[in-house]
Amino acid sequence: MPWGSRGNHQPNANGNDNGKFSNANRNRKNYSSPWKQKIAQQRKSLPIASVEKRLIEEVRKNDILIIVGETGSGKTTQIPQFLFDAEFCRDGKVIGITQPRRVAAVTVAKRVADECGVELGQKVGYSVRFDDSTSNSTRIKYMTDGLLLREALLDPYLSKYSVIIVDEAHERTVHTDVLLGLLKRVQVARSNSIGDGRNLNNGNKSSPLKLIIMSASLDARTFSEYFGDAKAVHIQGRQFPVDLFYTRFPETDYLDAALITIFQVHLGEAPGDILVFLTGQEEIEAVERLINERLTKLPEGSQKLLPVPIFAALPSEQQMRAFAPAPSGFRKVILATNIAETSITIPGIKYVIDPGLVKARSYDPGKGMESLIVLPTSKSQALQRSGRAGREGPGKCFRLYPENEFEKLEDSTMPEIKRCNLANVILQLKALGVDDILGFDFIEKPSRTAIVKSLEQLFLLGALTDECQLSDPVGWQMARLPLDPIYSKALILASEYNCLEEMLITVAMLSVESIFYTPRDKYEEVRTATKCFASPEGDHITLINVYRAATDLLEKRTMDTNKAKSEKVLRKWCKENFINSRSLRHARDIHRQIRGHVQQMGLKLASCGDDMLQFRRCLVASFFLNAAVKQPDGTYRYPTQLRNSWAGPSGLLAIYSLCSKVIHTLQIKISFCYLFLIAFTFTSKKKNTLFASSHNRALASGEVVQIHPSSVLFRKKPECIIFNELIQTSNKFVRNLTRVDNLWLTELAPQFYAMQN
Ligand SMILES: Nc1ncnc2c1ncn2[C@@H]1O[C@H](COP(=O)(O)OP(=O)(O)OP(=O)(O)O)[C@@H](O)[C@H]1O
Repeated sequence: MPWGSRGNHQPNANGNDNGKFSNANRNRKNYSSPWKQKIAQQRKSLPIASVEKRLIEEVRKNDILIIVGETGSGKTTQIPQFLFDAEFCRDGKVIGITQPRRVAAVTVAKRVADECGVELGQKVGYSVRFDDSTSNSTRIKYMTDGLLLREALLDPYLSKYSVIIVDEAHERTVHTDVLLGLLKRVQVARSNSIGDGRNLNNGNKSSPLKLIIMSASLDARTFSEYFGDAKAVHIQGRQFPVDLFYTRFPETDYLDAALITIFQVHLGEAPGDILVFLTGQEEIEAVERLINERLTKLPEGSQKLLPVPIFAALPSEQQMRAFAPAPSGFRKVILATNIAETSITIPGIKYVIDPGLVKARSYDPGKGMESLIVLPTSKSQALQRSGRAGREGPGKCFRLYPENEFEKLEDSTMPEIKRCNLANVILQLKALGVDDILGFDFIEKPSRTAIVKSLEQLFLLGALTDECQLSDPVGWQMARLPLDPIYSKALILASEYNCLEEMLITVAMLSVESIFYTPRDKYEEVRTATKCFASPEGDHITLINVYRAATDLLEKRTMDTNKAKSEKVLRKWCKENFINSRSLRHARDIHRQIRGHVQQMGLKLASCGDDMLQFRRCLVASFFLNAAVKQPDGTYRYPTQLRNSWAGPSGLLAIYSLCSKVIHTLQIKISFCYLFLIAFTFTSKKKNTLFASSHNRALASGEVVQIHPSSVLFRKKPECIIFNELIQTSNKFVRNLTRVDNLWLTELAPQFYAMQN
């Protein structure tokens, strides 16, 4: 591969003059063993070590501080320790650090516990969805931003925290953005409660909440303005240089370019592991196979190369394999999605290969359509990726595009909140007591259409009342479940339809990337191999059949006390049946977790056995927004909800939300409720005419879609279907579908498919 190179040697901060810890560090454990001394030495050499005192002063002086510092300078691991040493955890208070990703929260917490010489879960811990490693003595707590949002449901003042650090804020995940708005409110509420001399929840004493917003690639000005001209500090210097290399010409096949580069590094560069950024599970698994194939062609005696995948859908213990040292004699090549892009240090990584692409969510609110698309990364993402090298020594980053392409990249990624369905966010905000969603202080407001469409969706799902409040119990139950609202509703309904066991399996199987492994152009082979699971009713029941077959197989093997042996049998069975064993294992894990949730909520856990009629009806009642009807030309159409966003419930909700803000201040809420009800009656009638009063007509005016070739209903082409996934390649395809009776739409979802009177 032709490489142009541009050295990017940045000042090495090893030579920083200070290198001394502040007085507070004298109380630390005595680093006696060589390992502890090494860690202490490493900490001292971090660029951030020289500014500890100044940073602490700034935190004392400012309630909100924005910190920007190079990747690897020590922000995530060191600042919480500095704050602890400076007694920000007096009175049992906790320092909370949020991360956009769980893998970062877990691995950084482990590292910091090591650095402090304590057991994980004691002074230092982490908490992520379904996995809590904290105790009453935890004072430095790493967690996902989503988890802190959930904590706010139980403790609106976040009263146990003295400092909250929002790390990697540049990622602008939807959770980060909502959290920022929420933290602003909490900070004001905490200050007011001090003024009033009140105590917070749980009898905790009122104290101000300090906020720190951090990243290596942050647009400090945007954040500073959002927080009322908050102070921003920049930490100079990085630990080790990373040389950047670009291709001379654009690559037509980036996967092939990545493969060639992997082997060029493996065969030509000094020891050190490789980290490659790819766009998703399927791509990672394809590259893993290709590496293994090419390895067989290398001359005997060549150095060994071990591919290790890491992506979000991989069970945590498998993700952790990426962090384990390569076996002796091997070089490790980690194949990662952007899960490994920020915050983490993967020991051993010296080389980064970055094709410059990322799979991102995209949402068309007009059509109510959410999809995943592959996009070029932003400059800030490219910087984060190269920053995964140069953390333990000098590194190299190979960008698989020419340098002038880099200049054309956007500076930062478009905030997720502007490109996703907001139903979940709104549900969470409502549960947090935020009534006026359109008036919520977002750092960047999502579009009015997106908010209104999501309100409309929640309204149709029965999560919101006519007054735009969370409905009791459905809306509150939905807010409690850590799932997409549409899936939460499906579980709640399934308990009424006596098929919760089946729906739990369905939701778990739909939550993982792809259960069937379908090599390109091998659909027929897969179809033959998977015939024994295929249900004439569609993919949902097929997925249930696969899950149950795997469970039966494992139950038979429980006679075998040897877990590894039964795992091996399952893997073999998966391979023979073109089933992705990783996805299946992940689905089993999710199933176990959400089953626990619904049990706690007291939902009725019943099975409909082999009578799948109830289950299919429940699918309609739950996923009615995703119905499609066959057209004479064999394509399908599905409704894009109300096309005119100022008519029907969406318009109503928009008007309600807008007016409620004004009216709220005028304190004439009661009469407004009446106004709302009258308007609702009016628009309900209008809805009938808008849909031409027949579901078929509504569907006929919607989007054109086709059944994906991987579906068991690809050839059968039933009249009416319910689907769960819409993907856009050359055409728009629907995946994961079930045949339903089109009369069920009006019967089971009259709120959407209104019949003409
Ligand atoms: N698990 C680990 N193993 C070895 N060294 C580590 C580990 N975690 C952190 N380090 C060391 O600590 C340094 C600082 O890491 P830290 O995550 O605090 O940096 P950061 O400034 O937050 O980086 P980023 O902006 O990339 O998140 C790393 O560059 C590395 O040298």
